[in-house]
Amino acid sequence: MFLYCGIACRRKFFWCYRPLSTYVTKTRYLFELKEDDDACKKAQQTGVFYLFHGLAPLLQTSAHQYLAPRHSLLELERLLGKFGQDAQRIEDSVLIGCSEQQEAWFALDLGLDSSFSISASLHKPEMETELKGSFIELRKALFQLNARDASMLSTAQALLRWHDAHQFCSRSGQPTKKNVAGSKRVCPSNNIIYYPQMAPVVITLVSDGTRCLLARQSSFPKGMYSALAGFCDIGESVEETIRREVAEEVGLEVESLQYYASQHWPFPSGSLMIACHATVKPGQTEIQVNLRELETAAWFSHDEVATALKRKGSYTQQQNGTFPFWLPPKLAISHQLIKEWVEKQTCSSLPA
Ligand SMILES: NC(=O)C1=CN([C@@H]2O[C@H](COP(=O)(O)OP(=O)(O)OC[C@H]3O[C@@H](n4cnc5c(N)ncnc54)[C@H](OP(=O)(O)O)[C@@H]3O)[C@@H](O)[C@H]2O)C=CC1
Ligand SMILES: [Mg+2]
Repeated sequence: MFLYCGIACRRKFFWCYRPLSTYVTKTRYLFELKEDDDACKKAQQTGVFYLFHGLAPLLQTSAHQYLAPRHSLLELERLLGKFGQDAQRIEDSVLIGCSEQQEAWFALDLGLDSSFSISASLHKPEMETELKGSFIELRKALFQLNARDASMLSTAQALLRWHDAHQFCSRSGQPTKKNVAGSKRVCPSNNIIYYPQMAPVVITLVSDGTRCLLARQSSFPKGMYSALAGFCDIGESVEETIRREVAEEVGLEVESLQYYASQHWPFPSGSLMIACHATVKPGQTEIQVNLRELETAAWFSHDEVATALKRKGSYTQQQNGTFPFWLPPKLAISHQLIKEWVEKQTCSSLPA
């Protein structure tokens, strides 16, 4: 793409003569839409909308997958008109991204309370029939979405939830007003700006050199184990959270740790999962499970984990009454973290 920095030429720190890559152009465009309400309103004219109802995304079934349908502004206005709603409701929508061709993507929840509508919640079954889809809880649908839709709908849900929960200023009690993109809310009485928040969570795969430690919470599906996870406490670094969580949950001391990757996670209400590998001190591998946090935890060998990675999620009880040992699905960062550990172990065991 041979665009120059024209879109942001008013900002002198962006000025340059080098052609911008498609990625940089797209990023600068999104930045502009967040900063400039008029530009964002204009982008709605040519943009597309993903619909939600009570934070459940509108989905259509295709083969064994869910697809997230998109609607133009015109289609959305027609739909709202059909259900006796004011088109002003579109002002509740939030910007969630854009294509490389600068088609802006928005999300709108038709089931949450709105200042633009007397009866906020549009009738769900009628709307599903009209839209030829169903509003399905993200928790149920996430693993049957392609990676792009999963990521976009997770972002959209977290942002819509945040706006729904921050309608009022916590200082003045007055209603807050969102900017068009939904990247912030402002209290008109004192100009306090509220920005969307997410909770940092560490997810740690502890190893003793040959085995890795996996755990279960009682709320997990039967048979599923995962790496240790925990919310960062205020004032903590990622390293401190990892050390504390491992000590709290399984009674072990971390000797070293290594950052792996991160992932936005929509549950419980928008978290930033920070995934790391950790090792424990040699000879100090005796697990003491904190039963207030975990149902159980255990060391697993490379072969056990490698076999479980190939197994698809299954709740089917075996004849002996137990459930097969399986791991979180591919989309979850815990799966990728465990997979990387298996691959590293495999490489290190190969003859030189
Ligand atoms: N993407 C992935 O691969 C994985 C993601 N996860 C996610 O990580 C999250 C954290 O793991 P988990 O082991 O439950 O965490 P913790 O070990 O920190 O325990 C959860 C408890 O911490 C308390 N808590 C502290 N701060 C928060 C906060 N900001 N939001 C909610 N609860 C808080 C709550 O206690 P109380 O209810 O008593 O107040 C909650 O029940 C999970 O919610 C899960 O969605 C977990 C594993 C894999
Ligand atoms: Mg935990």
